[in-house]
Amino acid sequence: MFIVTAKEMYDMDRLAMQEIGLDGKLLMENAGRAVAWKVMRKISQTDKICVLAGAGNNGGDGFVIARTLLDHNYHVEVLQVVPNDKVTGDAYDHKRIYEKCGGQVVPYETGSIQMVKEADVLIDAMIGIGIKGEVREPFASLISLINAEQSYVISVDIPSGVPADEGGESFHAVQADYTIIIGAPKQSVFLPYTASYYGEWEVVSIGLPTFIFKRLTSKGMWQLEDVKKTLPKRQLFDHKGNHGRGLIIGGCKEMPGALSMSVQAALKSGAGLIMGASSLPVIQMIAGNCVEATYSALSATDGYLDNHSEINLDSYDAIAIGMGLGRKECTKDLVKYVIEKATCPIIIDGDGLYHLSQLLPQINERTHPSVITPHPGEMAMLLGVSVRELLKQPFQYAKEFATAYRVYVVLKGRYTIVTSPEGVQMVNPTGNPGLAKGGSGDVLTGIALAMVMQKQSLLQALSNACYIHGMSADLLVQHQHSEHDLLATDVINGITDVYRTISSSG
Ligand SMILES: NC(=O)C1=CN([C@@H]2O[C@H](COP(=O)(O)OP(=O)(O)OC[C@H]3O[C@@H](n4cnc5c(N)ncnc54)[C@H](OP(=O)(O)O)[C@@H]3O)[C@@H](O)[C@H]2O)[C@H](O)CC1
Ligand SMILES: [K+]
Repeated sequence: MFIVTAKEMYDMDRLAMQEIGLDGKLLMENAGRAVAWKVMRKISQTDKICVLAGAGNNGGDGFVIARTLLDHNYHVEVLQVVPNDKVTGDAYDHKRIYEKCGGQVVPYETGSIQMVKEADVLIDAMIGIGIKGEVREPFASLISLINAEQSYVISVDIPSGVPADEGGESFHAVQADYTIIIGAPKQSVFLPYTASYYGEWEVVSIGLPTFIFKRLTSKGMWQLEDVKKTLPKRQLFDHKGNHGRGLIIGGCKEMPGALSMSVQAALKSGAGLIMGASSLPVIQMIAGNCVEATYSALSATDGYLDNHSEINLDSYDAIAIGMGLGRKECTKDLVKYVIEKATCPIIIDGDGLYHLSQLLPQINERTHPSVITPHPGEMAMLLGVSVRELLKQPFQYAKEFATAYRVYVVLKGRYTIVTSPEGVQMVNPTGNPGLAKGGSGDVLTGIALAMVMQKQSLLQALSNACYIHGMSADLLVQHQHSEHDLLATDVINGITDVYRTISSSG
């Protein structure tokens, strides 16, 4: 599924109209009817429905929705929030068709507030992706009124007032219960400041051909069907070497568990062979947790790894470094060594990212792929901006970093964004607040290593890793766990259920 900015959506419309002859009125008809069918699934024929229509094409969709509902014997009226002369073009044409089919349009005036108060269902077709600046009157007051009422609120394309793109932080907007998105989700669906306004959401197709999306956007949402198509398969005559050899370097005296979780997660997700490298005390502490792995004991000073010359980086399909490594100068040397010498894909996480801020020229020099898996705090540190600033524009910042340093960036969050060095971005939809806990990142890195080792495109491998990680947490919370008690080790065990679910769902 593609993700778009407002500009990309307008460019697609233009292309559809000018190059292939899908005109605006037809797209509006497709949009309105597709939305109406979704609406009918949610409401009952006895509900009193009020469609709030603005002047633009979002309002135009509202007239098509109202006409379709009327035709199916729903009790519907349109409250037109703007004067008649503001409704023009395709929206005007659809308003006329609605009226000719017997539809009622009530002009906005103070008395029509009653209409809003009496409605069981409010359909918000006031403003869509065409919003500019802060909402003006009477929209601002209406939004306050809608948000104060108990009625069920369905927004068309986007809750009125919410910006389509990233960058906004404060706005006055409709709080929808359900949003039916037209054509493709906009960036704001996935952003911390805007996501919650959408409520439950769904996307409807309006007949724009796929090649138009492919031509104009390089952002998408990774879905179960993508996982099924791209996940490494196990063949009858496979041996462990077919599923990759991976090296995981991490752990220090205060954080032995980080390495343990990455090792376990990598093997559980399908890695052929995993070598864990750490100090002897760390290995002695964790080896019993995962007897299937092999371990390499490295020298340490005061509990921190201190000698990179002992590590053999050859003959691995991928290497992960940084989980629980510690932030000492000697551990920085280790990260530098791996960045400079590894001739396979590397994944840098945890304390490795802390050191990376001083190793950016070295990462730029690499001729083999590099992956970083920062949470927003680590990403902000690497970019030299505040977390707040980063979270306003995570798509933009992740892309800037990925393209500047030619790395794959896995920016972790409720909707993790995977960005390739070419700037292609994939959003992961799975996961829940149960993952906001120590150890989650170590598990993700282990899964990512297993995927990267198994010869897929790296963007696919990393998107699959995020999907599996989040899906494990989702299945666990649906069944035996809650978002409160979920532990990172539960998420490792939950990978079993993820694979069983994926393979049984055809
Ligand atoms: N391919 C598609 O995605 C299709 C989408 N459709 C729908 O069209 C809208 C986008 O339509 P557009 O006409 O470009 O814009 P909107 O309807 O979202 O908004 C324009 C109107 O809103 C007013 N406006 C703008 N900013 C404000 C504000 N801050 N306060 C109050 N009012 C505002 C604006 O008024 P002006 O006086 O400024 O002109 C316009 O009246 C998309 O979201 C989909 O719903 C198509 O139907 C099918 C194809
Ligand atoms: K809207």
